[in-house]
Amino acid sequence: MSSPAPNAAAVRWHGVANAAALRDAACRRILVAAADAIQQRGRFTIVLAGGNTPQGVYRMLRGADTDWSGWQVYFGDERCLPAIDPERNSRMAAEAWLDHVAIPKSQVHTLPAERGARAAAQAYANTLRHVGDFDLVLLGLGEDGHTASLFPDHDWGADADAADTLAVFDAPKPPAQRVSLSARRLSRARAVLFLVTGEAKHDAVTRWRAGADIPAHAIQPQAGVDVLTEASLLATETG
Ligand SMILES: O=C1O[C@H](COP(=O)(O)O)[C@@H](O)[C@H](O)[C@H]1O
Repeated sequence: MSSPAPNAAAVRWHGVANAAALRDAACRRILVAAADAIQQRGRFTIVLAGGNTPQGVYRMLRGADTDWSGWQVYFGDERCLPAIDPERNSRMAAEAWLDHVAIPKSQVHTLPAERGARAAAQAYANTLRHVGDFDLVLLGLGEDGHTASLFPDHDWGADADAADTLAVFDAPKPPAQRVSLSARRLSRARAVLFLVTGEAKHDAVTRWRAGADIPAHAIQPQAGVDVLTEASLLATETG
């Protein structure tokens, strides 16, 4: 856990009409970030969210007009399951998107969670050693406020000296064993975009907006974070 930073990064909330509008808006932002990064630095480093929410966005990206050879893809978290398990975040992203576009396989940096949380966390820390700030980090929001595999009442790695990766052994959402980039490493990004859909996330959104110390709140990049969500989740109850 962490205490709220004294100069907490800005959170910009963007309400859209529905999940389809969210997919369109997310794709647009991702492709603009890619074009800018490739133009300015010759490559685009993106960190992917797992879970259900980003699947539609990933499917839509299959048809994108972009220079795939410039993309370097990383994962924000992974579940410790066999590499081909359908519950793996890397499997979902491959099936929805990555297997269908021309990103060289050597530029898709999966998190080797099949080796177990501790070994995978160590291996991925090595992978990230020479990677600077990410261009774009995509994140989701769980019903309990978790993001990546940073869960309430766990260590989120938000301190200045936190490691880049965390081995998680007792996640409340299965599977219990996972690997996550730390909040500090996820915050080393030029842009962070949260994708949040579904009524079940209403409570988590409300708590985050009220300043609750949930894991999502620990993501504090200098430029602040953008949250794309259905406008209905931003409605506050009255009466
Ligand atoms: O377990 C996970 O959950 C979060 C949220 O997933 P969603 O299905 O509610 O969108 C996800 O961001 C994370 O990558 C994943 O491992």
